[in-house]
Amino acid sequence: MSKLVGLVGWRGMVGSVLMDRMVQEKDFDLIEPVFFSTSNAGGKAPSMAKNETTLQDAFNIEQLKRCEIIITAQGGDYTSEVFPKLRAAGWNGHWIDAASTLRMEKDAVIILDPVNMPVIKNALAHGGNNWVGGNCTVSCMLMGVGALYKAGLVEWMSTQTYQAASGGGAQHMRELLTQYGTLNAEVKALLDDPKSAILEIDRMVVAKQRALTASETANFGVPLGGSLIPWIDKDLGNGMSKEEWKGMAETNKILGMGEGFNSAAIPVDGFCVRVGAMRCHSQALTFKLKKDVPVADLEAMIAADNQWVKVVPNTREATIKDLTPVAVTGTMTIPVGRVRKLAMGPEYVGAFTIGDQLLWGAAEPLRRMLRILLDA
Ligand SMILES: NC(=O)C1=CN([C@@H]2O[C@H](COP(=O)(O)OP(=O)(O)OC[C@H]3O[C@@H](n4cnc5c(N)ncnc54)[C@H](OP(=O)(O)O)[C@@H]3O)[C@@H](O)[C@H]2O)C=CC1
Ligand SMILES: N[C@@H](CC(=O)OP(=O)(O)O)C(=O)O
Repeated sequence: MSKLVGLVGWRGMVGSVLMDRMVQEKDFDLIEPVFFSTSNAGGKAPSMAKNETTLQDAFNIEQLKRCEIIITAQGGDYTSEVFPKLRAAGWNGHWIDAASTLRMEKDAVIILDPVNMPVIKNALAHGGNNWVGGNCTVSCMLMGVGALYKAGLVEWMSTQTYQAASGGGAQHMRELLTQYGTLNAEVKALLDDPKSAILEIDRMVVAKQRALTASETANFGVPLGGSLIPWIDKDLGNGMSKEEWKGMAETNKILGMGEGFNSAAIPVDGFCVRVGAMRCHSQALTFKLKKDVPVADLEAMIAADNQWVKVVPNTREATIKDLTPVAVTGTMTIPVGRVRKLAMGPEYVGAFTIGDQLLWGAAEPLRRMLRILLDA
């Protein structure tokens, strides 16, 4: 008989991407889904439902306890409220979560199986049942250049990210587009006139950006359209943003090197920046390798690592065609390009990579963990 799998958060942005992928990969053929809701218990479940066609209350512990596996993309507040109660009620099923809440808990594994299948298998063998998706930036980075870590080549890595609006959620994407529209409208007449002065257009745009109202910047706090914001997530009070902290902590945890700040940990640090892209996170990487390895060998290792990574030749033509958020959005491909030796010395290597932060960055590792459990 198919396993009863509870789905929470399925109609949100991450949840919708997850549902699409589960349909594409025919995951629903293998499970008996139970759809939960925090707002519409008793309503009609979506079309993927089989026998359980009514939405269950996502706060009802007895209903949740029926499931052998629960996948949630409902968010951290939901996890904080429900997960401890569920475990306290004696439920020992598998909890697969998109939220960061449990990520650094000792008994939780950060799931990214093309990179850390041995870590997942080891936890499974030892009774592990808490599986948490990684930070989108970290997951997309490791899908791209995980090969260099697996080969033990990385002494340290520095990241400079260019993170899309979607990382903040659906409202952030809307706000970005609204700001672009407002700025365009402000100078439309001048744009339509080829003889108008560009510096006058520029002056009007920046004046409008500075005059955006609180409601026009409610989500990001400041204008993002035509600008950028070099701070993502909380202020840790030590000069570091929480998003930057995750780079080292999660990379090392995913790779099975403990909680990420022990003596064996590989240093990963840099700056995380929000830019006006929609749903792809991009990042420029600087590696200090443990030894001098030719670029062609590095590219070959990266290309052979998994079926989704794609090495983009380090030429202008290939880069502007294949190494942009526009090219990558909605695809499972993780392009890695601009691989070249840097002026600091032969062990210093640069690379640039991009990933759809709602696919590999959020939804995909969850459904793949479901498959691992179903196959176990
Ligand atoms: N956004 C991101 O980039 C990432 C997010 N995550 C995690 O996933 C969680 C969910 O994120 P995200 O999907 O962006 O959140 P959403 O706000 O899109 O969805 C969360 C929940 O909000 C409820 N909801 C209320 N109104 C609507 C509406 N109009 N349309 C759809 N859902 C609505 C739904 O719950 P209900 O059906 O019960 O009412 C839904 O499950 C985050 O909190 C985070 O923990 C993880 C990685 C990346
Ligand atoms: N913080 C990420 C999105 C996200 O949800 O990250 P996390 O899963 O680590 O909380 C961003 O804003 O781009």
